[in-house]
Amino acid sequence: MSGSPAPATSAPLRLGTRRSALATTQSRHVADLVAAGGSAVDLVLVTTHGDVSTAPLATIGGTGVFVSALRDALVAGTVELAVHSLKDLPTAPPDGLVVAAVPPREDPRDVLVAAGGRTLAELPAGARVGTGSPRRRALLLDARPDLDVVAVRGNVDTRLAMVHDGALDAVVLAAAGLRRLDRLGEASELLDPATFVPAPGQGALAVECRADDEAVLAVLRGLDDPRTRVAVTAERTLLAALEAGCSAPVGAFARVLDGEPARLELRAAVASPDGTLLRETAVADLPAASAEEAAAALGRDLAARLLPHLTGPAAPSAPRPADDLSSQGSAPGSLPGPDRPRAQSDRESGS
Ligand SMILES: NCc1[nH]cc(CCC(=O)O)c1CC(=O)O
Repeated sequence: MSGSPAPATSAPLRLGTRRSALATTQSRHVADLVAAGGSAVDLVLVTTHGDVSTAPLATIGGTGVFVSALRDALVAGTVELAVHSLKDLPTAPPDGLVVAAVPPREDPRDVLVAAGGRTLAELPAGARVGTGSPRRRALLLDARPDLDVVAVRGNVDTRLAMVHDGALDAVVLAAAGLRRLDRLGEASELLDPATFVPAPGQGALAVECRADDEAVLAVLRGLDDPRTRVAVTAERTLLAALEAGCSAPVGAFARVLDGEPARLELRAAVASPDGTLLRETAVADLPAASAEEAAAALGRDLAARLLPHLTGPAAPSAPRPADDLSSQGSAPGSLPGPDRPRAQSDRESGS
């Protein structure tokens, strides 16, 4: 079947998109890729609660608030395609949907946009730097403990305006978003991903469709970039493994190292409960026949190395009344534990 042309007579595919400038630009980009493969595409605007509300994201559902309305439209059959920023996508896949294509990644780095074109090192002591991302906050303070990191929300445009109108000295944003909006020229520094480790999946898009929609799956197969897919598989597997055991902000960045055999390097930066930043790097061979599995194993291995440092000291047994102790003895294993915390990525930052 691969390589067969799309049926000439089918109705245009409907691609659901959020209304923001970044979302429509990303959706239009994917629509162009699909159209280049011979299938007509119409964009369909879908309003999400995350776009309408100005409440802090944690109070309206945090993770996935921008994603769920698009997914609802896919499941309901009102659209056939949805494009997400991969870093905003929860790690747990929903029933009946599949990420059918991960196109070639845009620049994965974070950038600093600072007044006067300053770099991070050049910011004055105590400078006010805006971000809504716990990961960016931890990385900023690791590099410059003196900074005043200010929580901000709003789209890319709003955040850039905070610097240009003097409300903030700088903001940190994704290079990919700025480039897609044709505003990368406003960046004053491209931050090194080896130290300012990007969010898992940053710069990559995910094209989602119904898992049983064979016609669309066939169209999307041609958009998938294997190098990007193995990298984001390692990053997101690491994030998923950390989510199961801690609530720390996570940076993860993987890149393919060409050679015989090709290898995958995965770098992680995670803020530990005591505030220190843990950094780890791992490398694994990428066998051509099982690259996805090798990438996932690399993510799990690196998470396993980090987790013992993130869960902190063993939780003290819950205080119990003396009569409980005397009547039941100590049986800590039988007590329900506290709710498991969850790792955070930029999904909760809401830009
Ligand atoms: N946080 C929200 C968000 N989701 C995707 C992007 C930009 C594109 C990307 O990172 O892939 C942004 C803006 C930003 O973080 O600056």
